[in-house]
Amino acid sequence: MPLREIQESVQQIAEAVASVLRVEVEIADHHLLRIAGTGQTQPGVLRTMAGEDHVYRSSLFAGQPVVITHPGEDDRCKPCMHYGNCAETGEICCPIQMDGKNVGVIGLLAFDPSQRERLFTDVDSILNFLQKIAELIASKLKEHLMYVEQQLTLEKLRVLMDELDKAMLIVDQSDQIVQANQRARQYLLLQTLATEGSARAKEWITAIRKVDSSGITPKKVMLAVGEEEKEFLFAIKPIQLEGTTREWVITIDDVREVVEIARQVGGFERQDAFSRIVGNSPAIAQAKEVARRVADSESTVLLYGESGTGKELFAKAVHQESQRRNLPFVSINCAAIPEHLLESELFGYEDGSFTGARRGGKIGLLEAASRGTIFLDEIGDMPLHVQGKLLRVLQEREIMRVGSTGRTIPLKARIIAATHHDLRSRVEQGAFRMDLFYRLYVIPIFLPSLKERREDILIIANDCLQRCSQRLGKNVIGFSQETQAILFHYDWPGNVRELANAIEYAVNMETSALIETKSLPLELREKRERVEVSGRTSTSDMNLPLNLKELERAAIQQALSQVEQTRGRKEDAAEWLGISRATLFRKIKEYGLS
Ligand SMILES: Nc1ncnc2c1ncn2[C@@H]1O[C@H](COP(=O)(O)OP(=O)(O)OP(=O)(O)O)[C@@H](O)[C@H]1O
Repeated sequence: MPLREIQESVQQIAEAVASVLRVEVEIADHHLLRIAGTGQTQPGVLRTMAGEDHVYRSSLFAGQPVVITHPGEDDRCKPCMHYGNCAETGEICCPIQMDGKNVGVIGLLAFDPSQRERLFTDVDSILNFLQKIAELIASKLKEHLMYVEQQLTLEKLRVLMDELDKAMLIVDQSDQIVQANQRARQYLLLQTLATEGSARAKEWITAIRKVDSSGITPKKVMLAVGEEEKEFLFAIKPIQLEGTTREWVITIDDVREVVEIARQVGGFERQDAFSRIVGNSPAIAQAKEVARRVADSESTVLLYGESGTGKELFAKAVHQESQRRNLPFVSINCAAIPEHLLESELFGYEDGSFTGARRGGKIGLLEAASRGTIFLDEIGDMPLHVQGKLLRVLQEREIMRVGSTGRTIPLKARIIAATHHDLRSRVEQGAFRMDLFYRLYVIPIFLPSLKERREDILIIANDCLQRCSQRLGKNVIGFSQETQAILFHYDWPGNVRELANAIEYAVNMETSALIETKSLPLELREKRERVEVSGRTSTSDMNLPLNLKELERAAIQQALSQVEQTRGRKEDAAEWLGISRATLFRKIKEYGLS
């Protein structure tokens, strides 16, 4: 069968040999199907030679040439249907061998005296020549089979690539896409290979190469797909041959799909980001409510609050609950970056814009946030000249890199700003631009300090305790009553951050199930000791009226939430609190707790 696959080439060879030797040529495959023929044998091409194939059969069987000087008379011709009546005047044939296997036979035939003479004048030379032609045919066949094999491998590769649920691209040395699987074509909206050479595709590869060389992991890149910018995770691997990289395989996953799959496989629903913000005080409940409502909006959010009140936590929750959740959340602390660097950090810079600038320029954080969220922390401390630039960016919704001669980049990110300053008074002092203030003051959210919402202290403390205990592998489950009183009345200048640190310290120190006062950090204990030395009760030194009811309500609430989190019974809460079950239920009713 294989010889038949190169029938045209075999016929051409037969004709070439016939015209050189001026005898007729016949070539058959290993089933003795005539593949090529010249002169009188040509009409029989692609027909079986059954009945007249005996000489070829014996050559094929023995793997040796056969020379018949008197066809029709030779004993070896006896079984042939033309025996005694053969039109041929002579015949020389030899097997065609490929990798030690007989794949066919080539015969030279004479039908008249002159052809006979040419055939038998120098039989050795003719046989030698015939063998060379047989080798040529075998090498043609081998080449063809290798080509088929290669095509098959490519086809298998294509089918495999298309079956993958990852997008896969193969790019060459000049960053042209030479192959793209079905998924890649879907993601990148490629219809045909023609578009794969387009400028857009080149942009993608450039973006991928840039991120790849940055060494940052995971490798994430924003690629423009149609009208949309999508975030992808990618891996790039070289294809090497003889020590040289010839091409690269780039595999790409749509971040949103990865997250979705992880969620499905994990069998969990996405947790509401606001549930991480602990606290039941009216101020926090209202802040959460406002933040939740505006999460999916484009509007700028301005978070007010002292250090450690949860401004960044809120900003992240807003981002997480928006459609931008799988896009970047980029945070910059405007007070922490030296003034001369802040501008280029925010807006980026063009190549060679100042001495020491990185070659190729640098992307700014506003640009890096892409369609995600940019969190401008401590915006009240932004230098005035940067405020002016930021205002322009917010008004025009266009970013201009430092040193740019007019090229602008669209601002697509959502802005969330935060400050611990009273921005209005900063405006009055001339330290903050009024026009920028009003650009930012769209959705203000106030986060009160912990001492202004003491009812949250024990709830947050308890939440920190659960997490910390679990993380550190400790079995600390609550606070002694005296500890609760100290936590409750301490002023927490560092707010939730300080509270969380104090609890982590205490969990590390504590050896029993409840955190005792001796395990608290020094500054909390000192407060208590000062109080005791001055002869007052431990909770009365905070310049707060001693409100026992408030303290009792908080203690009960804390015990109840502890029970809820540990899936325990209300009876356990009564036990922790050192009161009877009936008293607990009466107090729950009295304080309106559930
Ligand atoms: N209501 C809360 N519930 C749980 N954790 C909180 C809460 N508020 C703050 N935290 C935690 O306290 C720490 C400080 O919060 P965050 O960084 O958001 O405060 P911030 O106001 O941005 O502080 P800064 O202005 O100093 O940057 C974080 O670990 C945060 O997770």
